[in-house]
Amino acid sequence: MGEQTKTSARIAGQRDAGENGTPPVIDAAFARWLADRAGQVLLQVRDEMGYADPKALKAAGDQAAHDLLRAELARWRPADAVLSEEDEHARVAWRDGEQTSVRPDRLGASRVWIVDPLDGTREFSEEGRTDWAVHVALWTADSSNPSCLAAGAVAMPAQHCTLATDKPPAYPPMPLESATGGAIRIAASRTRPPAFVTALAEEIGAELVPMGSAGVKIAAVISGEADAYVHAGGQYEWDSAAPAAVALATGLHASRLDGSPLAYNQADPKLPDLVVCRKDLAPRLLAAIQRHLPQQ
Ligand SMILES: Nc1ncnc2c1ncn2[C@@H]1O[C@H](COP(=O)(O)O)[C@@H](OP(=O)(O)O)[C@H]1O
Ligand SMILES: [Mg+2]
Repeated sequence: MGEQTKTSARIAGQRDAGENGTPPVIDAAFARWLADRAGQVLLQVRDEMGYADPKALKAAGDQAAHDLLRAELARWRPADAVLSEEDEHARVAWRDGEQTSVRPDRLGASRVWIVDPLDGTREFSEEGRTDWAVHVALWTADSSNPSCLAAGAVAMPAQHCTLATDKPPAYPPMPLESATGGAIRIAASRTRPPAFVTALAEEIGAELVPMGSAGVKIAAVISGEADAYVHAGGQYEWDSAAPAAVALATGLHASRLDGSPLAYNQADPKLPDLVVCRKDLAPRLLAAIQRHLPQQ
């Protein structure tokens, strides 16, 4: 091999290491890189296993993406805490004075990665469906926004699309059909739309747009494919942290159904309801939601 060829090979090697090995230093770009990596692993799991056993495919996808996220976070952000849907104790609520022996590090940490390795697990296991996502969000104690979300990325690998706070999409989303007189389109779960969302849609003459994955639904609001995502009845921090981070970074409204800020890295990771929509739509939607709120 000549000297010039050796140099070219070395440069190519360095470039590959940069593209495939060493991730970006900036957190938002790192979140995108990480979500994309997990997304590639999920596509590979689908390719290798096929769709004959959906239960096994879901379990393998959850585990493979979780393992990758955990390993890369441990390698590249070793000082940070992590909350992942697939952690053994992820759904446990932690109260002061109780369960102190296993109180998670994240409650005293200043930086916590909140990740959903595979959101829209059911859709992932169905051939041809593209409405599933990888969520990677960074919560920081000193963040200036009320949700304390410093970065976020939502990879939708089967749609070849990743939204992240490093390059927030343009605001307002297009097209603005509802702003120009068309019916409001509310993204809702395709398999379990909350009853109150159906009643709300009827009252305001909205159309329900069924799709899987909280991340994909919020991405639809970000892109303008839907005008709002309204959810109640149960969810966890990892279902919304990353897409809410991107929505807030683009300038959209994202809050609890009572209008209060979405709060993350809480002792109890349940975050059962939320609304994401354009700012101009928020007052009307929040007022209608109050009339239909499920009894607590
Ligand atoms: N009532 C509920 N309780 C708990 N989680 C819920 C829920 N409704 C929706 N979710 C979660 O929100 C995500 C989107 O759901 P959907 O596609 O039905 O809108 C799914 O995440 P996972 O796929 O990560 O489990 C689902 O588990
Ligand atoms: Mg989820």
